Amino acid sequence: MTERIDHTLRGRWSPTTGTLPPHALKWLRQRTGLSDVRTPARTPDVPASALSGAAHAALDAVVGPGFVRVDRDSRLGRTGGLSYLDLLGQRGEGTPAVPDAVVLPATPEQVTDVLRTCAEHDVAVVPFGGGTSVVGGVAALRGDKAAVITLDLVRLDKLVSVDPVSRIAVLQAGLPAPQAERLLAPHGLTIGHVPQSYERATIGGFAATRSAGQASSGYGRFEDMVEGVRLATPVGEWRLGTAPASAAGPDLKQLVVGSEGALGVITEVSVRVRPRPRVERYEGFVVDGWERGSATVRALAQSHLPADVTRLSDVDETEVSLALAGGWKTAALKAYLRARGVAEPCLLILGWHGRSEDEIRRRRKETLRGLKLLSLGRALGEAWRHGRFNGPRQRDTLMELGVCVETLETATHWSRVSELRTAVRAALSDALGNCIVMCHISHAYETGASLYFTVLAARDADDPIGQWQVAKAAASEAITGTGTISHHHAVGTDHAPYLEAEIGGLGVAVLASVKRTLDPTGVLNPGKLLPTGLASPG
Ligand SMILES: Cc1cc2nc3c(=O)[nH]c(=O)nc-3n(C[C@H](O)[C@H](O)[C@H](O)COP(=O)(O)OP(=O)(O)OC[C@H]3O[C@@H](n4cnc5c(N)ncnc54)[C@H](O)[C@@H]3O)c2cc1C
Repeated sequence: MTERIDHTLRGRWSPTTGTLPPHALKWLRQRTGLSDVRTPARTPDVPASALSGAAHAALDAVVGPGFVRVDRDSRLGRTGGLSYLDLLGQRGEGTPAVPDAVVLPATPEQVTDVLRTCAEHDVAVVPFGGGTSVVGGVAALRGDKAAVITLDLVRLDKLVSVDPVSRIAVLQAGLPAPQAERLLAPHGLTIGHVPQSYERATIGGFAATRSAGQASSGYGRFEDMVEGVRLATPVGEWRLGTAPASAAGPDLKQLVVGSEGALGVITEVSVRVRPRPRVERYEGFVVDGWERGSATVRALAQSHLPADVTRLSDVDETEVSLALAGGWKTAALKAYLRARGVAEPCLLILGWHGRSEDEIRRRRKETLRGLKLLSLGRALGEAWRHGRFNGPRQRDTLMELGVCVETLETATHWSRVSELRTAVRAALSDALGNCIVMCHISHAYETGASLYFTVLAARDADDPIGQWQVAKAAASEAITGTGTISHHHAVGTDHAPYLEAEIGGLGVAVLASVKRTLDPTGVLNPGKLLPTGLASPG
């Protein structure tokens, strides 16, 4: 194994928690009514393992001694993902579901054997990549099974092959993204998939959730990059993807991509790769007002000339970024914007990747032709690039300070983007009262865009879980019917109740019947993807 993710380090993105500068804390208190009172975190309870001796021995025989773990730290380390509710659980709020054991297979064959063994012993299986799910995707739910294991794929960490002619790399599912990029670097290749969870999330997790990275305008969403998959199921192995395009019936590969561990365990992914860029250029711009900003991003997407990274913040997100940055440079920037008559500054970050400075200059010129943008220069773009993985660290700090901090995302067609943004903002503000709701577009398509919301409110000390559940339900209701319940975070447990409204009763029935074929006893990831009750066998 070339790299391990430390899953005992849960609840924090990095071992140390950062601090918020005094000016930012003061501003946050004024805007949200945050008090000084803190609720100390307590260690969650870990019940005794319910894994039977027979099941333990059978799993030991598959993966070898030492790779079926029932110790407290291993189990607690894979308890839940990284949503706000998960982080509250890790601070001792509520009763998060703890797996009965953690099983670490080393090969795709072992994964299939583990699944067969679990089906024989009535044990539910939760596939676990980086554990960065923010929708309850890795919650250790047992459904109607006697026990539940977390199947940690961290040992599936090999680059299986590279076909430089076709530009395809076959990667094992447990590879964290940075490690996958390190393995591809000597071949001069990159995947180009950089979500904010890049440092921890895995190749299998990206495929299982239809992930979208920050450079999706240039490289596409992860499902666009999947050329083939190898799937382990309790009834055997399924391999898909033999050609770049095919008319041999519906694309079943896309049934596996986004299946969230409910239809099988992805063990290998054939990924389309591209030459590594030699030059990257990031630049900050300002647009006056959300409507003008989203019209600008639409124009870019519809002209097929977007930058590789295209990200528009609304006025509130821009204000928060500036408030958190503080300092004389920010004050000077605000004064400059006022002097230029910009009433509602919306920050637009554009980033280009290329083989040479010349290529980027040419593309930049084409992208910007005909657009009325106020350039703030490369420093702001580069500052965004350097800080683009800081969100989770800032969230750790905010958690410590007693802030309710969470994100949610959707997508819709251009004609409804502003309507949906207004509806979600209103739903969150009504539910949470004194709060900050920020929004950005970071994935733009010819026909529409994603909307990504970040919410900050003072945490309700008496019922922090209920406080967020009410807000999340209100936002989900506002989204249903206008946008998708998830643009890239997936369904998990959180969105399962809303899936039928999006894909219809027939859609759910189709998924349930596929599940019955691949997972006849219903051991795979109970409670995820399919609404509860419809996923069970029969
Ligand atoms: C701070 C933060 C920022 C994020 N930013 C982004 C972003 O920019 N873009 C984005 O798309 N997402 C983002 N996410 C969400 C998350 O990172 C993605 O969903 C990611 O694809 C999950 O990868 P993972 O390896 O961590 O999967 P996990 O969290 O381990 O699993 C996710 C789901 O897939 C299943 N699963 C995992 N591996 C496999 C496998 N090999 N076979 C079958 N099922 C499997 C799990 O059971 C679970 O249901 C973010 C999350 C966090 C915490």
